[in-house]
Parts: sequence; structure tokens; C-alpha cells
Amino acid sequence: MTGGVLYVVSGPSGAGKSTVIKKALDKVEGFTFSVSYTTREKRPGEIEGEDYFFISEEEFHELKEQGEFLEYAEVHGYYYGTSKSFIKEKLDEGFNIVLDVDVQGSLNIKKEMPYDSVLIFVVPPSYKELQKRLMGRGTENEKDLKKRLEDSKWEIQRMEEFDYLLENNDVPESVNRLISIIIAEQLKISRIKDGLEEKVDKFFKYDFS
Ligand SMILES: Nc1ncnc2c1ncn2[C@@H]1O[C@H](COP(=O)(O)OP(=O)(O)OP(=O)(O)O)[C@@H](O)[C@H]1O
Ligand SMILES: Nc1nc2c(ncn2[C@@H]2O[C@H](COP(=O)(O)O)[C@@H](O)[C@H]2O)c(=O)[nH]1
Repeated sequence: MTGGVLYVVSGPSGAGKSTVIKKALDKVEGFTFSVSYTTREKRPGEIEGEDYFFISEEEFHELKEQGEFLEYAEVHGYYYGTSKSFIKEKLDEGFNIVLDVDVQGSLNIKKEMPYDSVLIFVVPPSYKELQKRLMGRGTENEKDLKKRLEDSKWEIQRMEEFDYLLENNDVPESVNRLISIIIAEQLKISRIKDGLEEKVDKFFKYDFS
């Protein structure tokens, strides 16, 4: 796979990852969202192929056998996986990619692509606020809600292994911060793979105008 960078956004369920990612992607060009596979049920308002590719467990295991996943994990009782072919296609088209992936998946991507991935951990200001947001979203039954809150306790402990911490208190501010991280990363000298020599040549060229 060649070209762009994978911006991997993670953090507990209900932290606000999708909210912040969607708004940030509306404001930047040359970036696209990685549409994952999942075995969980579609929520009202979710769109096949935009939010996820919704598949059965059997289909998931078939794709796994075919080596279709860049990473996959069981998250909050369901399977989720990042499509290797989707990522390859978008990178080949010249996009940078934003992913919304759980903690295990993020760390696996880092292992796979250490130089071309940036890991961002999103946290709400408190556990109480996390509970409020998840309950307020109203998408999980009581059992799933409990599992997601329980899982947040170990997820938070892995924060140290990420590159950036994004405390999501206020959505517009978090969107700006995510965009700031992206801009800073894109400006790293080590990421400017093509054209550094040309830039130096151009700098020393006489301007006869
Ligand atoms: N800064 C914020 N302040 C208050 N509410 C927020 C904030 N950010 C997001 N929310 C709300 O919190 C709820 C959870 O947000 P969202 O669905 O984006 O979380 P998520 O991290 O993507 O969760 P999941 O991992 O389950 O997909 C939503 O109802 C969203 O509108
Ligand atoms: N390891 C992976 N985790 C993923 C992927 N796509 C989403 N997720 C994570 O799952 C949970 C729950 O998401 P929800 O949409 O059911 O609320 C969340 O933490 C996502 O980040 C994936 O491809 N791989």
C-alpha cells in the first residue's frame, strides 16, 4: 500500500468519535472515512456502505479466511474488521484515511504500519459524562450498554500507547483539534516523501522577473 496516512481514532464507546470524525471530514479535502465490516445490527439512520458494511458472522469468518482484514476484533460482543481492499483502493487513489477503530484494532494497525498510521485517543471528560452520552444516544439495550461501559474501564488504561489525546468536551473544539493533529502530521518533514529535493532546487533558483 502506498501514499497517504491512516488517522486511527479510538476510545470508549460513546466518547464522541463518530460525531467528531464526521464533522472534521466535512471540513478537509483529500481525506476519506474507512468503512468497516460489522456483524452488529444496523441502527436507525445508518447507511449500508457509508457507516458500515453490515454482514453476518458467517460472512465475516469467510472474509477473515480470505485475508480481507487489515485488522479485526471482537468488540462489545460483535465482530468488526477493517477492509484491506477498501484501504488499498483509497490509498492508491491518493486519499488519507480516517478510521474509527477500537483499541485492539488501533494497536494492531500501528504494528502493521508504524510509520503510516497516527493513533488518536478520544475521551469524554468523565465516566459519568460517558454514561450520559451513551444513554442519551439510546442505541443500545441495557445489556449492551452495560458491556460498553464495562469495556471502557480497560480501554482507558491503553491510552498511553496512543500518539495523541483528544479530550472531547465540546464538539466544535474537538473537530478543530482533530484537524490540527492532521495538519501537523501532514507537515512533518518525514511524511513529505516526494519533492523535497525539488523544493530545495527551487529555493536556490534565480528569479529573473
Ligand atoms: N462533546 C460532546 N458533548 C456532548 N455530547 C456529545 C459530544 N460528543 C458527542 N456527543 C454525543 O454523545 C453520543 C455518542 O457520540 P458518538 O456516537 O459520536 O460516540 P462514539 O465514540 O462514536 O461511540 P461508538 O464507539 O459507540 O460508536 C452521541 O449522542 C453524540 O451526539
Ligand atoms: N477493531 C475494529 N473496531 C472497530 C471497527 N469499526 C468500528 N470499530 C469499533 O467498534 C466499536 C463500536 O462501534 P459501534 O459503531 O457499534 O458503536 C467502536 O469502538 C468502534 O471504534 C473495525 O473495523 N475494527
